[in-house]
Amino acid sequence: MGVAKTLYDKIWDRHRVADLDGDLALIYIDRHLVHEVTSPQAFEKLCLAGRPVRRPDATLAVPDHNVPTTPRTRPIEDPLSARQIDLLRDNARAFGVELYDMTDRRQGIVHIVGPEQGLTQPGLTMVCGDSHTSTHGAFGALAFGIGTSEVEHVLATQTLLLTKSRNMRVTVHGRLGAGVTAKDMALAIIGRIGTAGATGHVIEYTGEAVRALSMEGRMTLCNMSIEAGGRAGLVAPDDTTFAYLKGRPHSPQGEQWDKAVDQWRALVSDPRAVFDRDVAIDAATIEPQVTWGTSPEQVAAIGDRVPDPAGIDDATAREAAERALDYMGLEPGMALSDIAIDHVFIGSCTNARIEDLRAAAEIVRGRRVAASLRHAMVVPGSGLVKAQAEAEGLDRIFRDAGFDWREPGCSMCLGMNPDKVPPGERCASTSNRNFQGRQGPGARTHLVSPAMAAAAAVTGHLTDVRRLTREEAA
Ligand SMILES: CC(C)[C@H](C(=O)O)[C@@H](O)C(=O)O
Ligand code: SF4
Repeated sequence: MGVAKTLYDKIWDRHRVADLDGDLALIYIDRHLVHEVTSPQAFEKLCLAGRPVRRPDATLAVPDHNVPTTPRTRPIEDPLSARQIDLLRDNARAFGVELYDMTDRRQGIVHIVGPEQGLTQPGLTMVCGDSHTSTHGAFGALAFGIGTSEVEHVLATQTLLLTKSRNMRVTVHGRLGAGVTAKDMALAIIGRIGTAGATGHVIEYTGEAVRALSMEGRMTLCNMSIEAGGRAGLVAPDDTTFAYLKGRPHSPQGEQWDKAVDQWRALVSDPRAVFDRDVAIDAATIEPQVTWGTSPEQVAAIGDRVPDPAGIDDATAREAAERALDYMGLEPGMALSDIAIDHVFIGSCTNARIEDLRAAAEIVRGRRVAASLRHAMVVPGSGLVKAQAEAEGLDRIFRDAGFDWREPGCSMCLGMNPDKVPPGERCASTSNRNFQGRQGPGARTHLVSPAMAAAAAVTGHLTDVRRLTREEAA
C-alpha cells in the first residue's frame, strides 16, 4: 500500500511530466479556456515567435468580459472592447482554435460554458487566464487561473511550470436550512477563514452539506475559493457529477462513458490522507449572508447589524472596516435589513446558471420590483442558460416584475462593459467581488445569493428571503 493521497495529490501526480529545479514541476494541462481580456498578448507572442498552438483541440475561446448584454445585432460602441473581441476572433481563426462567437448560442461566461459543454471533467487539469477558473473544481478537476505569460506557455506547450500547493480541507457538516444556498455557504466560509485563509492551498470541500449540493451549487462554492485565497477548490466527483455530465456534447459517449465513470470513481482522497489545514463548519449555523464591506470577508448574516469598527480589536481589521463603511456609506450598528438598494444584478460566473435563475424567479413570481429601485437585471450565464430559462418561462416572470432580461456575458460583475453601477449607488449582486469600484467607479456592492438578490429587488432593501417565503406559506 502506498502513501495515502488527497484528491489534489492524485491529480497532480497523474499530470507531472517532470520534476525540475527547486519545487518546480512541469504539469500537463488537459484543457485551456481562453477569453478576450488575457489572451491577446499571448497570441501575439506566439505569432512573433512563429509558434503554433500545441493542442488547438484542447483549447476553446469565448468572449465574455467585454461583450455588451444588449441585443447582439448592435455594433459594440466601446472601441477597446470591440478590438479585443475582434482580436479573439482573428486569433482563434489564425491558430485553429474553436470559438463560440458572440452570436453563437453556446457563447457565455467561460466558466459556465466549459461545464455546460462537458469540457470540464473529473481528474483533468484545466486553466484559463482568469482567477475564477476555480469554478471547474466542482467536478473534481484541478482548475486554476493563470496570468497572460502562462497563457502563452500553455498555448505553446500544453504544459505549465508549477509549485505544488498545500492541501486544505473544508468540511461542512449537516444540512443547510431552507432559503440558505451554496452562495451563503461560500460567503460564510470566507467570513470564517478570511480572504487569506486558504493562501498557498488547494481546498477540498467535503461533508454532508457539500455532497447534498447540486453541480450548480458546487460550482458556486468552488468559484469563490479564490476569494478565500485558495489556488483552487475541489469537490470529489460522485453520482451527482456523473448525472450532470452524461450526454453533454464533449462528455465521453457509449462504452467510453462507462469506462470514464469507473475511473472517475477513484478520484477521492484516501481515508487516511493528511491535510495541512482542516476547517469544519456546521451547515445549520449558516444563515443567508450579505457583505457589508469592500472585501468578501466583510460579511454577516442578514439578521445582523453593520459592525462597529470601534469594537474590532485587531488594528488592521479595524481600519479596513472604517474605510469600508466610509466607502459603502453605512453607519455602524444599523440593521443590514435597513439598507436600501438602488440596483439588483443577477448574473456572473458565480450565480448565472439555470438553477440560480430558477431560485430568483421563485421569489420574484407574482411580485414587482420595488418602485424605489433604479434598475434590476438578470444576465444569464450563457446563451444556452438563456434559452433554457425562456423555455421554462422564467424570462416572463422577471420581465413582468420589471427586470431587464439580457444577453449573456460578465456584465455588471465588473466594469469592463457598458453595464455599470453609477458612482455612490448601491447594488445587491450575485457576483463574487465587492472591491472598491468593482461594478463601476464609486459603486457600492453587497454580495448575496440569487434568492437574496430577488428579495432585495422586490422589497427595495436587503431582506431575509425566508421572510418572503414564510409570507407566501401563510
Ligand atoms: C479580467 C480577468 C482577468 C479577471 C480575473 O482574473 O478574475 C476577472 O474575470 C475578474 O473576475 O476579476
Ligand atoms: S463573471 Fe465576473 S468573476 Fe466571472 S469571469 Fe466574468 S468578470 Fe470574472
